[in-house]
Amino acid sequence: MTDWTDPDAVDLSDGETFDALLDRAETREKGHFFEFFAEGDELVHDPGLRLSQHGSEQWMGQTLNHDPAYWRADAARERDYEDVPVHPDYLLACVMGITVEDLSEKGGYFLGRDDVQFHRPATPGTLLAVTSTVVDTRTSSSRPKYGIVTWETEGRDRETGETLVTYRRTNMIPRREPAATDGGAVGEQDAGGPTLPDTLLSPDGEHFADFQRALDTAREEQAAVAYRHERGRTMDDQLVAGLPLATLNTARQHHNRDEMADSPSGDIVAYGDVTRSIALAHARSDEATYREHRFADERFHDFVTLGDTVYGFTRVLDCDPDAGPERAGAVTFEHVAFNQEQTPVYSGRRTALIQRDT
Ligand SMILES: C/C(=C\C(=O)O)C(=O)SCCNC(=O)CCNC(=O)[C@H](O)C(C)(C)COP(=O)(O)OP(=O)(O)OC[C@H]1O[C@@H](n2cnc3c(N)ncnc32)[C@H](O)[C@@H]1OP(=O)(O)O
Repeated sequence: MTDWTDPDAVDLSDGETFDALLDRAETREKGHFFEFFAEGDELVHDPGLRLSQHGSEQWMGQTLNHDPAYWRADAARERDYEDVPVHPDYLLACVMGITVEDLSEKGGYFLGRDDVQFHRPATPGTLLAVTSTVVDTRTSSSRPKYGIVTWETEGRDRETGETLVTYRRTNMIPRREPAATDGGAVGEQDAGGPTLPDTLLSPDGEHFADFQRALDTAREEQAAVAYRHERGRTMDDQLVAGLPLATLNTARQHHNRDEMADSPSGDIVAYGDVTRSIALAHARSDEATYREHRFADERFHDFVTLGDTVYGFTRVLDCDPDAGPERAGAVTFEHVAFNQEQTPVYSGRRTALIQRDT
């Protein structure tokens, strides 16, 4: 009788035997199918990542968020931070990265995020505690193999309990069993031509008054304040696989080319937070940012794969001189990330405090 505990009991050099072995072996699963999630469930995410200066600088460097307030004490003080904080995109990506194993590792796609709020800056060394609540689950009418789940997530400082960031996120999550639907049309576009303003204006400078002036002029002329950013960033392995793994994001979409070969994208895809951070970096490079305030209505419209180049487009929606401290006013933007074929891959509404002048 064969001793199946004997390492030599199976001839691994014989491909056919190994194939047959794999076919019969059960897969120890990671992550959860759609059916796991029920409205009201709370999930406490375990890994408890510690934010680091190195991680923040690596994120900033790779995504072109080259803002000295997040690495130099004098520049941080100049922006009224007591200590040099980590970059908010890195903080957000770390909070979300920790949740992936419990919420979305099974696959499917990050569809969007809403109500992103930064409650207080976080400094290197902060240990994160992250929890999520399931707020909605529904069947996807266009994709019977998937359901759509929305969670509310809160990232806290594990030691003080203070809330750092909160948001609501929606993903497509594979179902264990496909749902019975009519299989409706996928990705249908509305008919009809585009409606665009006659003129697109660009602010003259990077301060609050420049945005406000441009918006006032646009209102008088029925124009829009909308512009693109010159910089682009081609997605390499470091961005697509390296950065998500550095935030403990275990989504196979980012690092398992073998699994992704059969998926709609045919290859690994960039973590949405990396794509978004690059587009925001392009935008921030054309403004005197004081603080990040909030994000809303974030959407990921299409895949970003290795070799794609991410560019940015910005539309100014509103200026509020009364929000924020004396030295800054609030500007609400719509940012769009697009690829080399000019296909939008991300869009989101962002309110940031922009310095009045230096
Ligand atoms: C995995 C990960 C992180 C993590 O681990 O988490 C990541 O970083 S991954 C990288 C970032 N991500 C992407 O690369 C996805 C890019 N994207 C696409 O490639 C296309 O979007 C699509 C192929 C997914 C779908 O394409 P599409 O079928 O043409 O899209 P739509 O028909 O618009 O949406 C289909 C259904 O999602 C509903 N829906 C859409 N958006 C929202 C929203 N914001 N809130 C609530 N429901 C929404 C819609 O209501 C419809 O619902 P129904 O199925 O019921 O009709």
